[in-house]
Amino acid sequence: MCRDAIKVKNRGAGDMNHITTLFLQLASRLEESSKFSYERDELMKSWKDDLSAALDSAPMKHKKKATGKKYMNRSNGNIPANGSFDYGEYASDQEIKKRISKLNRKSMDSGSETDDRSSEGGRSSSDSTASDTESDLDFRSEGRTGESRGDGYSMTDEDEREWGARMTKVSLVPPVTRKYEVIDQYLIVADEEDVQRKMSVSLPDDYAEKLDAQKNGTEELDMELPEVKGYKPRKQLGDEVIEQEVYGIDPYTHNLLLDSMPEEVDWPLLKKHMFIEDVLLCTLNKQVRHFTGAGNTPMTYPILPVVEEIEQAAVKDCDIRTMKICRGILRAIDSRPDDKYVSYRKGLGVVCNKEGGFRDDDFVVEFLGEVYPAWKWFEKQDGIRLLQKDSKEPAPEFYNIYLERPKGDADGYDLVVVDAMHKANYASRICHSCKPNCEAKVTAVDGQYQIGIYTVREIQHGEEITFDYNSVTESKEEYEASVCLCGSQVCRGSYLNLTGEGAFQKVLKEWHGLLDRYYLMLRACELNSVSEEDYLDLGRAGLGSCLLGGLPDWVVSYSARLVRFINLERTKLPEEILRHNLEEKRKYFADICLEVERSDAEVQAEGVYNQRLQNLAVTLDKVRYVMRCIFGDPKQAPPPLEKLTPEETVSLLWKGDGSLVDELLQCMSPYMDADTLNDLRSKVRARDPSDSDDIQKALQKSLLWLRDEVRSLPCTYKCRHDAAADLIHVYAYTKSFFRVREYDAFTSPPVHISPLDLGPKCADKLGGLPHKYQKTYGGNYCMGQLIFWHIQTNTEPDFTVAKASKGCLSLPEIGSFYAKVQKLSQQRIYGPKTVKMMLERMEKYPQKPWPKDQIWSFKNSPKVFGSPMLDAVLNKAPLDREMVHWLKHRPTVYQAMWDR
Ligand SMILES: C[S@@+](CC[C@H](N)C(=O)[O-])C[C@H]1O[C@@H](n2cnc3c(N)ncnc32)[C@H](O)[C@@H]1O
Repeated sequence: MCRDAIKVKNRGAGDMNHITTLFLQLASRLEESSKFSYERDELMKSWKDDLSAALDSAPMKHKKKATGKKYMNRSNGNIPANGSFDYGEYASDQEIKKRISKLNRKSMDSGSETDDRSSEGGRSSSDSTASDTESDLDFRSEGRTGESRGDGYSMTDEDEREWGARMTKVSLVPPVTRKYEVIDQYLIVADEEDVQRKMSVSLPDDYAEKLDAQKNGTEELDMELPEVKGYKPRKQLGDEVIEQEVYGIDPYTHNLLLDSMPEEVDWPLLKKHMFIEDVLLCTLNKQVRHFTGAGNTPMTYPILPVVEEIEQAAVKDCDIRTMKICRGILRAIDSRPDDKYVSYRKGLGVVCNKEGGFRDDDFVVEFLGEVYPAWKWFEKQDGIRLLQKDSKEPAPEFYNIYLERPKGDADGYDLVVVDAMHKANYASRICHSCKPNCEAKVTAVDGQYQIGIYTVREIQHGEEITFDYNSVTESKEEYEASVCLCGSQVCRGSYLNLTGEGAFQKVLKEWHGLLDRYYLMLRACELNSVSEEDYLDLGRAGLGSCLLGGLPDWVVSYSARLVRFINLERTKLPEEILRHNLEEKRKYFADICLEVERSDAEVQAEGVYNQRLQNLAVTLDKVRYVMRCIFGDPKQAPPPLEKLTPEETVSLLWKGDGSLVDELLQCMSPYMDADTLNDLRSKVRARDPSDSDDIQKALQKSLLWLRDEVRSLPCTYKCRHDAAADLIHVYAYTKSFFRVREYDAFTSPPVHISPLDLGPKCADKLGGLPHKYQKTYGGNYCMGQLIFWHIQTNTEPDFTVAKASKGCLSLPEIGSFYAKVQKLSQQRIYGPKTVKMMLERMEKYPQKPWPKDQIWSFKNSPKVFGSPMLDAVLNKAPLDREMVHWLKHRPTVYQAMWDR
């Protein structure tokens, strides 16, 4: 579900390292003691406890995900469009798996531990053999779920076996059985016409040829084409499918069961996995069918009666192997009282109820719900966040999904949000699986895009219907709380993926800082027209009339510039991700398959690419709405930034009311005698650069003169002329200033937030009543959102921009250096350290705000901005050396005691 402003947090390498260490310790200890199954069990248990403790402070790991699928949308920021991904650390999973797999081979392939040990031949654990590498590769391809799962789940290697990599938290919060109002078509919540337009299909004229070219592989199309399907009725609820309570097992339990299977049964490991996935989970869900979800449903359900039922059926069918497996598990349950052989409740799910099951590529049901235009959905999320403030409880269940137009549609990409929380059909009950039997995809049916659930393989009677949510969150807490109970062999441990950090942000940070973004915005505002090249680049990214129609030219031009950055990032990111992953891995392991790593990094970078386009689409929808509300026609929205002419710059700095010099003289007045001040005033007037032929040069000369005048005045701790002189110096070297044009602020109509939207605990706190939230958009909202186009969790991006601009984009107020209060404070220090800090920001981190809690103060919403750092970005030149040199070498004229 789209939830609020979840901060981008680091996953804590330390914690991950701890988990990795635990894994490796376990692997080594098990290698040592593989001869004694009992000992192994004990080790498993102790390790499990260790890991559990570690997991309390660290996120679980996961592997990256498929591309090209629909996903449930958990977070409203940084959502990958076509799949989700891991941020690096998953890499060590694979090595751990390899070690454990090796260990398992030893313990399982041979009945004799002596043989096991001698077959190892004293090799060190880091020694590499052909079979090691193969197994490693197999595992990795398995991790690349999109391709490998799509082709029939053929990736299972007999030797691969996952040992309780993740486990359910004891405090797992149960899902609340929500009731929904049944609908049989999409219900549009706002902007009906606009949303209809976004949902309607427009096939390109050459659709048939393109489709052929794609099918024959003669043309590699970058954009997915609409998938046209004929109308098919959905499977009937209560007949072909049923809604019922479903239970599942976590990866730990999956592996516990594997470990409990007797070794003498000559079943390949794959069969053992299949026994759990197909037989055990099916039988389990048949047994729990009678629970109604109305109070009589236990949170856990024992595995014992499930295995007993399977055993009885096997006896009837004379299925000796299944009988043996069941008896082995039953013996283990009996002899290992400390191990928890339980399944956990997932809430209501959907189960195939058709004798004979469903065939492959069969239509199951549309994912119906209320359809929100993106702006409205994010307004609602802002409201939810506001109401949930400080709530530490796990997030409520989520039922929303993005309906994205395929980029290959003639009118291009765009999106709307389908929320099935309140009004829905049974598709909203379908649970997630890391190895699903269905997929959710956008299809074109009768000229309208819809999200359809389609089978990806045959499904048997009694089997639970699942799809991969491919959902992401930016919250570590949410991620950890979402323990996946799909029970599959390839379970990632969480049904959410953690996003938004590490290597994935590297290119953005390096090439697309605040000033870079302002640069793009300034150029777009200056030109206020769309070039042919702009249209071409936008079109190549799949952005067309659907998303861009009706927007002012400067916004379209800015979007084209963003797309160019997104393309640049797409080329640079795979290397960055690869470097990061290799760096992480090399800390622990010697054998790394570069080719596999490279292809992993490419898949991950592709996910980021799609996510960026998605964020751009959401941003454009938000600003279009605001512009529409203010100007009627969004096209009328004027560019928010305008460069000052030299005359205007003179007014800003030298002679206007409220100019820099005007403020300076006012701030100085309490500290100077009237004659000196008047003298200075008349000198300033005499140096007005307005009439000069080269106003800019003359203005700089006047400012530098003023700097020296001010420096020569006597300082006190409250009256820091020396610091004011430094600031005048910096202004003197700033060439371009820009005016910010504010739009009118306005308040949007209310959005309704129900207790269900807030999650159980939060809803209680608010008295279980529905709430209304009305968002107020400030005058600089559009500019703020466009500058922070890649983040959607910012309720007030205008304030974020103002905060982020302090120092780097807007210089401090001159009044900062003249104390208005008597009190001496720590923050009035302006010594060599402060100057060094300032210079460091200017030179090394020009796109970062200046440090907080210093002598500097800044306007909260500056009307004009400009800085030497912005000049450097605009001119693609280094910071003015002369300016820096003077600041570094001018003699100190005053030093307060505390400055030192
Ligand atoms: C879209 S809903 C699915 C229907 C839901 N169980 C119900 O009762 O309405 C998503 C929620 O179901 C539960 N769920 C779905 N798949 C799960 C899984 N693989 N493991 C654990 N819980 C799951 C989680 O509580 C999740 O927030």
